[in-house]
Amino acid sequence: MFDLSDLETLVSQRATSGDPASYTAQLAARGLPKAAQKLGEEAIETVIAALGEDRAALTGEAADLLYHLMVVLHLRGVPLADILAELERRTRRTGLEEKAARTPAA
Ligand SMILES: N=c1c2ncn([C@@H]3O[C@H](COP(=O)(O)OP(=O)(O)OP(=O)(O)O)[C@@H](O)[C@H]3O)c2ncn1[C@@H]1O[C@H](COP(=O)(O)O)[C@@H](O)[C@H]1O
Repeated sequence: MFDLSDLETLVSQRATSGDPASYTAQLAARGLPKAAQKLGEEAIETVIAALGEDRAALTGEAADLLYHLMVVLHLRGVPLADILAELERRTRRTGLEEKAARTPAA
């Protein structure tokens, strides 16, 4: 089954392909600010879809969001493995414990 690791590999290959038919290559060539802007747009579109009734629309927007996140991570040189390692580290405590650890004591 296709997973985020496969998407990471695909994005990396297409971003450096130089293929004029590649959206990923075009977006990478426009640079990090443009890719980050697209990521923000897709995040907002995902929020809007999440608040609507259309499950297919949310699925599509979430896919756009994950794709654009992969492009930004590629451009910043942050591997998916680092994100997964951070998520694994967080499994050692609850979300509320994590939140408390981030919030300075008043
Ligand atoms: N998963 C995706 C994917 N998700 C979204 N997108 C593109 O992201 C864009 C987002 O749509 P928007 O309307 O917001 O943006 P736009 O107006 O088309 O583009 P901008 O001018 O704003 O940048 C669309 O053009 C989509 O085609 C993707 N493009 C590529 N992939 C994957 O990457 C692979 C390689 O694609 P290429 O790099 O194009 O070969 C594909 O086979 C897919 O697996």
